[in-house]
Amino acid sequence: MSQLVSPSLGPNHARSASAPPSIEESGILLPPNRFYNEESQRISNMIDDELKKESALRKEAKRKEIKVMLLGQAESGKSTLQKQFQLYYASQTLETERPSWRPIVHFNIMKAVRMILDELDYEFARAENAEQEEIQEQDVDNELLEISPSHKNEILDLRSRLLPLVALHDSLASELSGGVSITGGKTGVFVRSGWQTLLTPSRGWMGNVHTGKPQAVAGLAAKALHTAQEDIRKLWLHPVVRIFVDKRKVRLEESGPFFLDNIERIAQPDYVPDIEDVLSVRLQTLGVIEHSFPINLGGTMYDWRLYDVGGARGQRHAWVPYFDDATAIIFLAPISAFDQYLEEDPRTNRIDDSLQLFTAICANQLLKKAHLVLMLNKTDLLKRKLKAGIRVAK
Ligand SMILES: Nc1nc2c(ncn2[C@@H]2O[C@H](COP(=O)(O)OP(=O)(O)OP(=O)(O)O)[C@@H](O)[C@H]2O)c(=O)[nH]1
Ligand SMILES: [Mg+2]
Repeated sequence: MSQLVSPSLGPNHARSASAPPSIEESGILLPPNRFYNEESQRISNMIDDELKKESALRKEAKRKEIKVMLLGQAESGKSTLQKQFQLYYASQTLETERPSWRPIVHFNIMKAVRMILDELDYEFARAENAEQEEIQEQDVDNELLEISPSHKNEILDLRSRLLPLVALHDSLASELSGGVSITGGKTGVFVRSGWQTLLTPSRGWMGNVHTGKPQAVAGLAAKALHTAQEDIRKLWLHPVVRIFVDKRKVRLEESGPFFLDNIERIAQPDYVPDIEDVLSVRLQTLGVIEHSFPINLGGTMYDWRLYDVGGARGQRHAWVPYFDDATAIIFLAPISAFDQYLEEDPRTNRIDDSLQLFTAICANQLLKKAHLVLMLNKTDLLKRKLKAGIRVAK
């Protein structure tokens, strides 16, 4: 009997008793090589076929992927249009997100109340100065409104009762934004991609948008709003505030009047925003947020990737890396903004800014193959302004 030798150890090294025998040693009969060749060829061909199929599928999927960028200045309605796409093509996802919008709706109301009170303060101070200095000449565009002493007292009274609510404004903004702020802009709430999942009811409505941890200020704000609802309603319906709004002395964001009209409903402890509330909310986008929808067009499924971007001037540099493979651009220009100025640069008219931005987008070489859609939106607000006698020429 020949000595047990391991090929790797060499002929002079004995194999240990525990080592398993080789295939040859085990006596198992190996099939002829021809069989191996045929079988391996068959498997190899099968793998090639699979790879070809996969590559074709990938190409097909790529062909059906449509990348759409929503561009335009801040507050032009990009996120609102994205929500409308979501409502149309993936309504269930918007439905489940509804509770996470609650603290943001509360923030929108607090911001509107604060803007009204700030403007009233400013107007009272102007009136006092005018009285002291007996200013005769008035700027026709900024004429001083006469406020009766009783009206002034009513407003001062409401103001002092609303102070606890207003005092929470900045800290709520900071809490909802996770401490993020944008230089040059006013206090706001800024969100990044995926914030909704961090604010779902399972984590508690008052979860932080970035960490999901419970938020103390949002809870306080909800309680303060509930307590102050009657005062907010009185302020909003006060004759002086009505005149201020009509004469456009106080220019609230679009969401303000809508939510103030609905204060009673929104201030309830069990309030959950409905779809109209979600579409009316003003919430600034930070960076670029990708949304994906499967869309069936003429029987073919397309994977629509919608890129919603932050539109403020300091945010626009983040758009460029997405230009290269964009299929289409939807450029939003709010046509009602002819008498408004940028929040981040109060000297620049919003229509001028939109025009400059649109010109730059049209000239960008990276976008030369992309389809371009220009959407003039906020036509309802334009109609309302024209009806109220505001002249475009001015
Ligand atoms: N009345 C009216 N309001 C609109 C329309 N489109 C948008 N809005 C409102 O305008 C506000 C601004 O909308 P957003 O969608 O947040 O603006 P954005 O372009 O995403 O702004 P950034 O994220 O800062 O770049 C929201 O309160 C919307 O409800 C419209 O056609 N009509
Ligand atoms: Mg946005």
